[in-house]
Amino acid sequence: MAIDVTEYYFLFLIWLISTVGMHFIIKSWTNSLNKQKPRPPPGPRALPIIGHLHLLSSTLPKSLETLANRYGPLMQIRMGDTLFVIVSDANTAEKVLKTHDIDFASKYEPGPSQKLLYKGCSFINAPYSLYWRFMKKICVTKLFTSAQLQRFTHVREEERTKLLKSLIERSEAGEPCDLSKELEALTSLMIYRMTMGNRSSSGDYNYSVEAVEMRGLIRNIMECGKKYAVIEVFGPLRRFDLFGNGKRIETAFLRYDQRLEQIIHEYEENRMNNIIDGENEEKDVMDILLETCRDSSAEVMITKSHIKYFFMEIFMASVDSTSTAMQSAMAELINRPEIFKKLREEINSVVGSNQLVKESDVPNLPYLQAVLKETLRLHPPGPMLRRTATVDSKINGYDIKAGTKMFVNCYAIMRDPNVWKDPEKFMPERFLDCCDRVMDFKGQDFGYLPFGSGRRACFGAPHAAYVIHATVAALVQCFDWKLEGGDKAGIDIVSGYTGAMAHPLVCYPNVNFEPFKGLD
Ligand code: HEM
Repeated sequence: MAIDVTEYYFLFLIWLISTVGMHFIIKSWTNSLNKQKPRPPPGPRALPIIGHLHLLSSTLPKSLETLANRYGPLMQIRMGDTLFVIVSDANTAEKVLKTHDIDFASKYEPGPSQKLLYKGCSFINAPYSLYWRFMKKICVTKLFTSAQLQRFTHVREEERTKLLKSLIERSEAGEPCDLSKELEALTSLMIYRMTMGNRSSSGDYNYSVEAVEMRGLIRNIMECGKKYAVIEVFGPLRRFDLFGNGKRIETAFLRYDQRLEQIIHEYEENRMNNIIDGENEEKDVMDILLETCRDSSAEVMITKSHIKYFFMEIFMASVDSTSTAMQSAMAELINRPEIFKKLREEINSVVGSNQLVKESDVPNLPYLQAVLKETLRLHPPGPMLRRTATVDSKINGYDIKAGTKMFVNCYAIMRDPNVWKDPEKFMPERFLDCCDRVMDFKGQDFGYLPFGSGRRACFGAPHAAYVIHATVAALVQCFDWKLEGGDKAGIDIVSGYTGAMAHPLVCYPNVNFEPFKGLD
């Protein structure tokens, strides 16, 4: 039977339409499959309620490093009801902190402060918002500029001198000292005087006592916060405040708030009395922030609550980190007499054996700088950088959803055997021989991140650098150190996600050089 040509056309048309139709159906089906199935980073199997908590030891950076060795440099871990993506190598850190910096420039509140007095006032945990940008601008252009840091050189020197004198007295009395506590008190005093020390005009003002009081108030909040955070990882329990830590932290905040209210009142009174009003006066951080608060033309209106919380956060960010860095450096130096000796020889050859080392000597002391860089590599006081993804993005081929909480594990990165030779060894020399890498405190080398990197990097690094170099140098120059009860100082870190040292550094100072003899 002959087929009509028109029938061929008809059959061809049906074939064409069905082929094109099928093509579109298959394409949209695969597209929808792809859309429905994002590729999350790998991670271990999670248990109900606790997630992966059973796989984590009390020192978070270490146990996340162990897990990353198995699951890779980008993995996901669930702590209680919260999912975290963990970054554990330099290449991936560069993608998060540099290539996609703006997409990860937000941070998250770790917890307790969410329900408290200063809700929405955080700077350190703020999202990448107008407020954060405004405050960051003030920090880098007014509060912590190099001119401002120079202006407070005498304050740091005075406090360092007081510490050295008290250690000389201990040496003469043959008494031990808890160097951890001494260094914490020193950093508190320095930061207190620089931020809110401009009230000496009130006569009965004693900043040493006040700094200790302020430290106590803030430490109390931190202690309550830690306990509260333990409960907090178990999402639903958060509401019940089972152990009363929520209430305790509220009281601690209230006490801090009352004290800050008094201090602000004193500043305002001083201003009204025209005691501190000259343009040439040494303005501290509080003076500048109160000025900003009064400025009705400011881009962002900051309130007293912002100011109060900002001070608390600056104390929290600066005191423990700076004192831990010095404590770790001293522990390593006491444990390694050959490095201690080499450092003292450098100081003596550059500064002379009859003058106290000063901040201005530090640029001429490369071995001292290498000792502190190596200390911060092995013992970073802030080992885990926090970030939040603000948009959906792809890192290493994995999908990261907007809102995901991230940790960059600098502890693991700075011990990565692919980047560091003999990573567990304390070898300051490695920083003298590495001419091809820029390993400073600015976070330009993603294998070396003690102060973080990108928009949210630490702007306190220059202040910290002044404090830690000159203080450690002076402690090495002026004293020999003998540990109480043992030859080796413990350098383990505490539980949690900070790099604070677990053991106090109790030791006997023995005077090697007395810089103040005949000066009093
Ligand atoms: C040895 C001492 C210090 C160390 C190791 C240290 C380390 C760090 C690290 C790792 C971060 C997170 C950076 C990031 O996420 O990329 C940070 C943030 C911060 N640090 Fe420091 N810090 C030190 C001292 C200081 C000091 C002295 C101050 C204040 C004067 C300070 C103020 C801050 C602030 C305000 C932030 C939050 C910045 C933001 O979120 O935008 N830090 N620090």
